[in-house]
Amino acid sequence: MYFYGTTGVNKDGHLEIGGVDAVELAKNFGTPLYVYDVALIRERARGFKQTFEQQNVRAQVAYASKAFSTVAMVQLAEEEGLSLDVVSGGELYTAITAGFPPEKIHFHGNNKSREELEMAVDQKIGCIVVDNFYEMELLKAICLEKQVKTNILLRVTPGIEAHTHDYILTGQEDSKFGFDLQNGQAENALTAAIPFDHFNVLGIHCHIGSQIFETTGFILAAQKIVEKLAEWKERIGFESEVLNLGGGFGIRYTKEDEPIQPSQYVSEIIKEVKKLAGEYSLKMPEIWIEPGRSLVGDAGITLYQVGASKDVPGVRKYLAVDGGMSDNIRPALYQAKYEAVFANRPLAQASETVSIAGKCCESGDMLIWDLPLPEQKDEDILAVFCTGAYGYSMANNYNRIPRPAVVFVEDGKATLVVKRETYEDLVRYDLPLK
Ligand SMILES: Cc1ncc(COP(=O)(O)O)c(C=O)c1O
Ligand SMILES: N[C@@H](CCCC[NH3+])C(=O)O
Repeated sequence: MYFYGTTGVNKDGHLEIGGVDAVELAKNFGTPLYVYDVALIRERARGFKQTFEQQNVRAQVAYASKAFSTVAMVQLAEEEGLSLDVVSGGELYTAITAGFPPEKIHFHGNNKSREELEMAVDQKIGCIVVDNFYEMELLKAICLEKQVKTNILLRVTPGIEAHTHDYILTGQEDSKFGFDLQNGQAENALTAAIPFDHFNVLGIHCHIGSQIFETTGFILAAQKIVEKLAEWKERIGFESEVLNLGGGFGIRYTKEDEPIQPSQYVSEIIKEVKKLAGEYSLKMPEIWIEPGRSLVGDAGITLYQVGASKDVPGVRKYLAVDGGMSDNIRPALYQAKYEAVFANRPLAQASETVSIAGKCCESGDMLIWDLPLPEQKDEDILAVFCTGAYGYSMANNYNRIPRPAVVFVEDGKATLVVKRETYEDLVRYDLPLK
C-alpha cells in the first residue's frame, strides 16, 4: 500500500492523516469529507522554493489556486511565501478575503470581464496575464480611465504538444489560450503593449498543460520562447524580465504513474534557461512557475461512507458511496484513476474486486473501476487518495447534493476550513414562482 505524506496506519489499525484518525474524522465531520495533509502541502511548497534558492535564481512560485481555492488554503499559501495565480473574479475575491498580499497575485484567464479586470486594477494586483487582443484593448481602456499603470505578462502558445489528456492540453497551436508564438501574433501583441504608457510589460508566460510527467515539453517551450526573446531584443529592443513557464507538473495518482520529483522539473528548467540565456546573450530572466496539482494533489484524501452494493454475477460487483461526481468529477470528465482503501482497516487483505459507484443518477458516475478490496462491511469508510487538486474546486450540486466539508489536519489537530453545505444552502438563491 502506498501512503502519501503523513498518512499511515495508527495503533487501532485505522488510517491516520496528519496524526488524526480518519475514522474519527468521518464520525466528527460527516462524509463525504475532503481531508488535507497540511504538512505535505508545506513540504511541497518549500521544495519548490528551495530549489530556486539553492540555484540562486530569482523566482516566484505562484500557487495555481484553481486546483483548490478556499480562504484557509490561500492563507496557507501565504504562510509558505508563495505567490498566487487566480483565474476569475471569484478566486481573486477569495484571495483578497483571505488577506493575501495583492502585489503577489497574478490574474489569468482567456475571457476576463471588464468587471474582473477593474477589480484586479483597483486591487493593484502584481500582474495581469494578458491572453488576447480583445482583453488588451479592454485593459488599456481601464488603465487610461483610472490613470493607473499595470504590470502585465503576455501569454503565448508555443506550439507544444505535451503528453497528457486532450482536455488538459494548453500549449498547442490550436488552443483557446494565448497569443500564437510562431505566426507573429505574439510579436504583434508585444508591439501593441510596449508603447502604451499605462502598461509595464514584465515578460512572457506560457503553460503547456497539466499532469505532465516529462521535462521535455517545458524545455522545448523555454527554447522556443527564449529564441523569440533573442529576436525581439534585436528587433524591438524588448528584454523580458520574467519568464513564466506555468504549472503542469504531474503527480502519482496510481501505481501506473511515475512522475519525477517536483524539484527535478524546476532544476531542469533552471538549467535550460541559464544555458539559453548564455547562448543568446540575454539577461537571465526571473523564472516564475504556477504549480497547482503538484502542491495540493497528493495532500488530499476523500472519505466516503460505503452503502449499497450490487452484484452482476460473472460481470462485476458495484459498491456505492455517499458521494461521487458531485464532489469529484475527474473520473467522469477525464477517465481519471484513483487508489483507495477502507479507512477503518487499510491493511486488510483484499478478497474481491469491486467498482466504486457514485450516488448520482448517471451511469458514468463511477469513481473507481476494478478496485481490489476486502469484503465490505456496513461500517466501512472508503478513503480515496490523491484528491486534493481539482476535486473540491470542481465540486458541484448535481442532483442537488450539498458539497462536502473540508478539513485540514496537522500535528494531530483537525480544523474545519469549509463547512458542509446544507439543504437550505441549496435553495438559497431559488425564488418562488409567485
Ligand atoms: C495558466 C495555468 N497555470 C497553472 C496551472 C496549474 O496547472 P497544474 O495544476 O497542472 O500545476 C494551470 C492549469 O492547468 C493553468 O492553466
Ligand atoms: N481540472 C483539470 C486540470 C485543468 C487545469 C487547468 N488549466 C484536472 O483535474 O486535471
